[in-house]
Amino acid sequence: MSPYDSDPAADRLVTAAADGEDQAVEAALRPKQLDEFIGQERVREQLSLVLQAARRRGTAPDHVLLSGPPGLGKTTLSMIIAAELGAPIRITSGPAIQHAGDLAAILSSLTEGEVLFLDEIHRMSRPAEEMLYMAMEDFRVDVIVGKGPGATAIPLELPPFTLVGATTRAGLLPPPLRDRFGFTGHMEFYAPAELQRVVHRSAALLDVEIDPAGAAEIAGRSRGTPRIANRLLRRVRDYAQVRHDGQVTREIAAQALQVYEVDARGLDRLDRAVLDALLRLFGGGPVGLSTLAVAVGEESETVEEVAEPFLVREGLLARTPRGRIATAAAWQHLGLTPPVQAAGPRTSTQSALFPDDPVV
Ligand SMILES: Nc1ncnc2c1ncn2[C@@H]1O[C@H](COP(=O)(O)OP(=O)(O)OP(=O)(O)O)[C@@H](O)[C@H]1O
Ligand SMILES: [Mg+2]
Repeated sequence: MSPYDSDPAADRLVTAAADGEDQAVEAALRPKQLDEFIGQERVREQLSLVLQAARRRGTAPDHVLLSGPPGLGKTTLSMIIAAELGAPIRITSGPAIQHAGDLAAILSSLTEGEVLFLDEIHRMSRPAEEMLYMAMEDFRVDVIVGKGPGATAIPLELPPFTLVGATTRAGLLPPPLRDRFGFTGHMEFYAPAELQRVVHRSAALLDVEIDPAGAAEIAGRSRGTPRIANRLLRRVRDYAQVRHDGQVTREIAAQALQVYEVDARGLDRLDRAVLDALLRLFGGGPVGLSTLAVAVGEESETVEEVAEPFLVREGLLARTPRGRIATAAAWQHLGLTPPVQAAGPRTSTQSALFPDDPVV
């Protein structure tokens, strides 16, 4: 199981997965053109060339694969691709296509130049995947009619179309499928300044008055992810409207997100509980995952898949063969002083690096 497939703590304010409210409002906040799309400079430039060239030649562009963590703009970009090409878009997803026949039905109804958006493409069934190879390469599928020795393959010509695949797990795609994409865009986490622009743009669309410092405060807590930035903005808006006059400043944003337990670095209650236990109960580690999980009253999987990825990404926690250890940044972030042994010549990190020595 991956944190992207099913998030055991999906009600968290800082999860990157979309919840019902996100889905309802996201359509309104999505940039509609490439120029409006903030950040991801490299992907944007590369994609812009692919699209412009195709438009000039008057042909459908190569198939496009967009890969990256949830909430960074893959669905948004796929819609932009269709809009920039002036082409209609058909939207489906890997889990929705369980039989090759499901895919054949979709492919055979495409019109010339149409964009087919296949979300979570890594979750398609194997037979559908094999049909897709042929469709992508030759714009043709073989529809199998009947079963057993009497089965016959009826070839079906398809109009040229552009497949846009999106995946949070590019590594899970079989190489033959990956190879059939002419262009792969790797989406990366956003820099704080880029997220600040996202917050500003969304605030304008939602009619929220916000100053630059307020937008920066929200951006800094959004874990590099526009979806989280937009969600935090909505919670800050609530707070500003109920407790104040609706205007968002740095102070109001910080107060609001303190109420929702999202700290200055984007850690929430669970993240902080894990760090807190690691530091206070185990002196910064090393400590085994299951012990750490019991200490915070959570399942090991929750700690490992929900809390740890971000803590590791932020350089607050490290996974070592001997267990979890806290970094110096973790002590600093929680405002704690490392114990004397840990701060001295033999740190907990060194203990982890010299596994033959007894643990202190
Ligand atoms: N570059 C951007 N500029 C402005 N807003 C953005 C940008 N990228 C994403 N967003 C906003 O973030 C939200 C989430 O984006 P999107 O749904 O495209 O993410 P995703 O990568 O498809 O996520 P998932 O993997 O969960 O499907 C959307 O509401 C969109 O408006
Ligand atoms: Mg999406």
